[in-house]
Amino acid sequence: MTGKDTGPTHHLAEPARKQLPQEHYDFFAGGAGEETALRENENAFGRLALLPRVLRGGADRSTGVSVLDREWPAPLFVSPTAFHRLAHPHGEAATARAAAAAGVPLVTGVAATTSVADVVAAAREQDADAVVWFQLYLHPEPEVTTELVRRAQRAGCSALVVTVDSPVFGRRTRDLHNGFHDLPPGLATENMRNLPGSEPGRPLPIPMWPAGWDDLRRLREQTDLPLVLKGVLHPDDARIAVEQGMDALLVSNHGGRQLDAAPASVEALPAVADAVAGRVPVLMDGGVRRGSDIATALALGARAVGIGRPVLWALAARGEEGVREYLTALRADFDHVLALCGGHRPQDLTADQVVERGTARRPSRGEPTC
Ligand SMILES: Cc1cc2nc3c(=O)[nH]c(=O)nc-3n(C[C@H](O)[C@H](O)[C@H](O)COP(=O)(O)O)c2cc1C
Ligand SMILES: CC(C)CC(=O)C(=O)O
Repeated sequence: MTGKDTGPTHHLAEPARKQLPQEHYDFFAGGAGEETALRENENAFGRLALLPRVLRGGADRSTGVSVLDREWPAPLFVSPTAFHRLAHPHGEAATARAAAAAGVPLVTGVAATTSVADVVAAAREQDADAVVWFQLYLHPEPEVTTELVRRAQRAGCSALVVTVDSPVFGRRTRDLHNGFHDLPPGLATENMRNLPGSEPGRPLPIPMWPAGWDDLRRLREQTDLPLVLKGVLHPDDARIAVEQGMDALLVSNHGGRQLDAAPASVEALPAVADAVAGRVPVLMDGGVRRGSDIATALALGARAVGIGRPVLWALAARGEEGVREYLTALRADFDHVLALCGGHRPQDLTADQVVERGTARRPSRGEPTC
């Protein structure tokens, strides 16, 4: 499964591929199984078209959105991805400075090769108000989770993203083929060091285990930081998550790296948005590559969207500058699409504007019938 990666960010992926050892490129690019979910994330956007509205007047336009009591300049954030120092020696610090400079919030996580304290410091060097969230998996030892939360809070993260789509690790076909299963010497998951139960200096492995709602409840009781549940695809889970006090949901199939049979994130989004019914913000990621993808996701109920691989490509090819330019260009592209759709604000984009290519019909909202 080391097939060619094509698609709308091919021009970014290709320089990154040339820059990186094959097994590292494949780790970033690859998905689980036959990579169906991975491909579908982008393809599903390609099957949707936007119906522009006309003669809506007003030259003023803003792409700003409010997420968890903060004003973001654009409905866009960097999704958590592992091992940025495999992409570039400056790693997550470069990504953090670039995202802050572009006005794009960053989610760093337990699989970062730079500690959360250093990531937040790099972002804040650039912009004292930069938004940084911390992504974690619930740990089977609750005191490990407690310590990770404490570190994120002390570093200055303003929300926690809890990824719950990984009761077991996805079968990443390319990694299995390449025999890639560890970071090279000199690189480590810095956040996993010096935790309860770890050997001095050695990071704990990142656990994939079948956590339950009770584990999440324990975390909810433990912290006042807003909790964002990542990896929700079923509307019933979305309802439970809201009842359990989650502050936001992130609709995601993990970039096609977990359940290969999962739908594209954008296909799962409308039913989750319906189930949540505006009670908390719904975010999404997976396959977002252009301004029109952002507009489509917003019209279907997302407050903001996350970007995974393209940030890694920009980082690998051109470091901090590459990431800043990429995110700035994506923001501008969204603003352009918003204008062409007749919108003045992101919330002007509505579900009636999204139709299926070839049929011009509204896509189904996708609520399971049983
Ligand atoms: C190389 C790589 C590493 C990732 N690592 C994590 C991770 O540590 N935690 C997590 O919740 N999601 C992780 N993801 C999933 C992303 O957060 C996100 O859901 C996905 O990449 C979005 O899809 P996109 O790459 O098509 O934009 C990773 C994705 C990639 C490609
Ligand atoms: C190595 C993992 C902890 C991160 C990753 O690759 C993923 O979550 O997709």
